[in-house]
Amino acid sequence: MGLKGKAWKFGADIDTDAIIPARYLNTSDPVELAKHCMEDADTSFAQKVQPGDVIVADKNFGCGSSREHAPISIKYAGVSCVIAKSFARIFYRNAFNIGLPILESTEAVEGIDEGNEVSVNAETGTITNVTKGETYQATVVPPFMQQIIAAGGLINYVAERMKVKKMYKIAVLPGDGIGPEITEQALKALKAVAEHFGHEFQFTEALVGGAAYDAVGHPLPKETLDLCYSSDAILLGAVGGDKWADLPPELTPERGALLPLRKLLGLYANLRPAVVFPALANASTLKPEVVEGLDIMVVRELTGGLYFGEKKREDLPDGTVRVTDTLVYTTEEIVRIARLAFELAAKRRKKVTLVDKANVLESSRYWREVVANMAAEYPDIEFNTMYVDNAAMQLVKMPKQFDVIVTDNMFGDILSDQASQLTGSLGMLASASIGGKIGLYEPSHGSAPKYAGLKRANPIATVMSGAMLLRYSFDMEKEAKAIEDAVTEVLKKYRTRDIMEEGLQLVNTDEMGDRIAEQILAG
Ligand SMILES: CC(C)[C@H](C(=O)O)[C@@H](O)C(=O)O
Ligand SMILES: [Mg+2]
Repeated sequence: MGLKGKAWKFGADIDTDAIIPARYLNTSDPVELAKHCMEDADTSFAQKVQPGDVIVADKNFGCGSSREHAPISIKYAGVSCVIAKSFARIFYRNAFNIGLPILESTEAVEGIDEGNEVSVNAETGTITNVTKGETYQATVVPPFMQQIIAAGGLINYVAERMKVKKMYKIAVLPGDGIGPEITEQALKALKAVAEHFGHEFQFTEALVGGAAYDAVGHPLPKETLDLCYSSDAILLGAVGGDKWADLPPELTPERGALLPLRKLLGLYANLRPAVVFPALANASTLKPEVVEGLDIMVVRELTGGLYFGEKKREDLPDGTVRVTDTLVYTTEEIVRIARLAFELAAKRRKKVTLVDKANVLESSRYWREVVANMAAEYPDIEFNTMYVDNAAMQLVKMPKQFDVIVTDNMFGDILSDQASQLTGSLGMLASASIGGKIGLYEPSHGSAPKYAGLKRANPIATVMSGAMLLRYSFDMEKEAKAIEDAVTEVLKKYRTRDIMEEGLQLVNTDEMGDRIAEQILAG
């Protein structure tokens, strides 16, 4: 902090009433207060003082009644520093509170004459009298108090400290199959973000899915659930595999871990953005002109419908079997997901398409009623409805007609996989499950057991889920963007097998993660 200017000398016992007369205390506007600074000690001081100038006073500066107005008027008058033989305690504290540098030095006060050019190093307490070529030493202010001054006062200091101190806790659940290797790449990206933007992320790993079943006999151990509850966000790789498919349903990775996790955390909204990166327009099996520039947000209801309704398997007397899955939705469940879809659309291209099967299903008829009613509240947003079979067709025929698609759990599961292919690969589709206190972020794809450990998998969906984590759980838009921009850049040169194109460099899972992290740090 370079403090430099002309010295203005004052005597002993300058009280706060001389610094800012009581008649001006009816305002707390710093600019107003500055106009009357030192008025009762030197009537024209406020007009003569120049930015950077220094007040040099004898002992007991700032005595009298306690008022923050006093240091504020000095600071806003442009005075860079006050040097005195001593300060009244309350003034001393108030000066730090509002960020006015002050130094105690008897030798400086005695050595400096009115009008001398003075420069001050507040850190070391060295005061230089440029006019006379002398230096003096002031009592050194403790570093933490200097930091308060540097921050511009106590309030800013505390706010900055809280920002710096905030440690974001991320639960990391790698899961099964390719889960661990793709999760590792997302962590590289998040660590690069932490380094680049000065954040503190604490990652804690836990078992989930088949890996947890193998280790402790349950796909969602209590320790894992506890970790999730005590974290700020969850990053999940993928769960499932043939190895565990024949376990009793409540012990399978899907029905024993993933679905309960979504339900218990209240994650009713699953956002799956299908975005075509410019470099990948050729990677889709559809013609480039059909998918170029595509940006669809599938909003899938995640904690209701067929997934969570009553299920039954009955052995009938004749030796055959009857199976039941129930599709249940309540008003509240539909309202909250629809609300979220409209709010999202308002920040995007302002179109919502409700996908349902209202020509057959009672639940769909009611979804239509509720969502159409809500659409009336959003006159700026274009709203249409579409049967799911037609939507499946339209998605490959003319996908750019969609902005936000809102739909139930089952249709959302199917359509989001389909939408992923427009982007070139299922390996590109990130997802955010939100709505509760703690968000869960995972790629939309599964655990691909046959590729496990081969380092062939595309980690981008998981990396991009990390970007969604920053955006939706931590409100870190520019950090999320940094990951997305890094992916955009890297895709111009490097490809995993699933999106490989001639002339580009084929990389494995790890290398893709490294290139993205490097790009974040370079960006
Ligand atoms: C693994 C499975 C239970 C899961 C789902 O159907 O929700 C997956 O397909 C998904 O889309 O996240
Ligand atoms: Mg799915």
